[in-house]
Amino acid sequence: MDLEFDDFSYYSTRLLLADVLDDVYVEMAKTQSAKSRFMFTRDLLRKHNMLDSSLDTDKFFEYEHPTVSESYRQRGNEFFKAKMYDEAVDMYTKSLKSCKPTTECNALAVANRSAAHFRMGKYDLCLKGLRVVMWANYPSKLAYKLYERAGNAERKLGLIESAKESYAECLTRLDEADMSAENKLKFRAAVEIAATECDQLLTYQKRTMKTPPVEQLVGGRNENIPALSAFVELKMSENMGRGVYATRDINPGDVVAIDEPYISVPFQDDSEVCNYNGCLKFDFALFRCPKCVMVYYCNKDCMNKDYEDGHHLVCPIICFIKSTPGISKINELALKWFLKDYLKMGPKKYCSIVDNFSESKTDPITRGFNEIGQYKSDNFLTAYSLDCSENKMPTHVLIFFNCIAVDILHYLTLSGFKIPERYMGSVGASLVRILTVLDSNARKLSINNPYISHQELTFILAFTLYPTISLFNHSCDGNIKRSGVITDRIRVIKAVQPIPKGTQLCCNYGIMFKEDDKELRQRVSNDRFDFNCYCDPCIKNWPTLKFIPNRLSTLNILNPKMADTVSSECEKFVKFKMSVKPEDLCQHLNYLYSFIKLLYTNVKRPFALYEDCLEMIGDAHIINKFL
Ligand SMILES: C[S@@+](CC[C@H](N)C(=O)[O-])C[C@H]1O[C@@H](n2cnc3c(N)ncnc32)[C@H](O)[C@@H]1O
Repeated sequence: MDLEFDDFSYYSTRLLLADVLDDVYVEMAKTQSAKSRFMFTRDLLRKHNMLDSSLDTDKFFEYEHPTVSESYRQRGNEFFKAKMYDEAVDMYTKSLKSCKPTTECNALAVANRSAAHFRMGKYDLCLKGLRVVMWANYPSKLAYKLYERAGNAERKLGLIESAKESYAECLTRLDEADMSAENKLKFRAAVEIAATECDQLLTYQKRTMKTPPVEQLVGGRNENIPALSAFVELKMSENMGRGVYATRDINPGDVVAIDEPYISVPFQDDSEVCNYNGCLKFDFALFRCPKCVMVYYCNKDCMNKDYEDGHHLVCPIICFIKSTPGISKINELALKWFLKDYLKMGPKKYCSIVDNFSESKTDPITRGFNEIGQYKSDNFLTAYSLDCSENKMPTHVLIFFNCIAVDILHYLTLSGFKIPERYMGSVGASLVRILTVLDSNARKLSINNPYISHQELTFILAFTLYPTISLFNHSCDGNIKRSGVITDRIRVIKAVQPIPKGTQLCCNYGIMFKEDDKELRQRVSNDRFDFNCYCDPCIKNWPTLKFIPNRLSTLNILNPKMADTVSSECEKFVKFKMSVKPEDLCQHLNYLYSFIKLLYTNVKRPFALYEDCLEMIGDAHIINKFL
């Protein structure tokens, strides 16, 4: 675990210099409760002046004088007039970089650059720039121009619905424009024509549009765990703790879970993902929060909802949270989660819930279930009680997490947010737990995060916590896997192998038997996830891909009566594999399902063609719109 945090020594070095580190270890090991550990850490950091005394944001940014920015912009304007758009873009970029992103100066530079991009035919860059400044400090008498240009760029990009909205906003903003009445009239008429053309295009699009099928859980919703299929139940096993088991035969392609994140945060700072937890829309051009200028939204509605969830309190301290040690995105996510629930419940209720939660006293099978016996992904306690390594953490890691929680709450307090002192221990301890739950289930268990994939490279779009999907244990040979659009926040999990009644449903946490031998897999599952893997391939020590049989023989055929049929189907499959294009796989899913079912009952695993078919099914379930 130490290796994952390269700034681990941020706190310990200072405690070492103060010659108290050894005592801290002893004290921390002695403290009995999470609350007292947090309060002890807070006193410690205060005593040794390790907490910032004010919110000095200037330390994060250095800007030249606004007049420098303005002179770059003027030069950009000259290049623009001379139709030297590359040079104009360079000047505008210099202009916007030399002033604070919240200023009018910055907004003007970004907007002018977008005009140059439009002339260059770079409509995506044009729109991206426009949306960044649309809610910012841009002069209102010029706003109509922004919206007209946005509408034009959106039309060029085929975003007709958005173009229509932009034109409508342009017409509203026209009243504020500094323009003669006659010019206004002409301008209005031109924009109205453009808006009417959008209407016509939209009518045509609606007529010809195909709606994708809505995925349904096999057997309907589970009564107790609504994000799971009715064909599964929770059961305990000696080696894996709680797990999900089939109560009926489940077929490849069946939907076994449809889950939504309890909490999420875009992964990249200037990312193209909406910051509102209920949206997470992936888009190349989003609107920027005008206050912190560090998070993005797809529309005003998402911004308002995110503010209600607590972003207004994150805004003033976001730079500080981003620079706290550890995994800064997890720290940001933890703060987001804490604020969402603390604001919703109020301090008294929040603290009473976290105080009453005790992992050791709860029946492990019903951990996270509510009073009426339901396990729901949108419930605070469900997410809060997820499996995590809080109780197994070595002392130095515990100190580290407590220090981070102290820092986060300290910044919140510095910004004026009041947490009554009597609640501080409970709040602090809850934040440490939130940090550990997120670290285990949103960061390390990253297989379900939305991502984009381009030319063999994968980029995570957001850290997401899926409480129901977190119930699935790992197998180095997973029989279920995510499906659908890879950028989506809603996670649909489908069976990729036959799962007979009584069998456990397991996903793969990213450690596959085909790729690594048992020894390595055990090491990774221990180091990364803190458990010894007890899946079938580990128990039976399955060989890796290189050593897997790829021919049928008396050794691997389970049912000799079926040998001829299986053999001829295998020959067909080999031919199919050589001729099919990866992008066409989804049209052959029924064939792949029937082939894997045939092998499942008749051939001993592992078997190369089975593994190939399994991989094809997994790939065919995935929709990557950005290939
Ligand atoms: C995301 S949780 C899965 C649900 C969990 N078993 C529960 O009780 O809620 C991950 C934890 O489950 C256990 N686990 C998952 N897969 C396992 C495996 N293949 N072998 C042993 N333990 C496993 C480990 O304790 C791991 O930390």
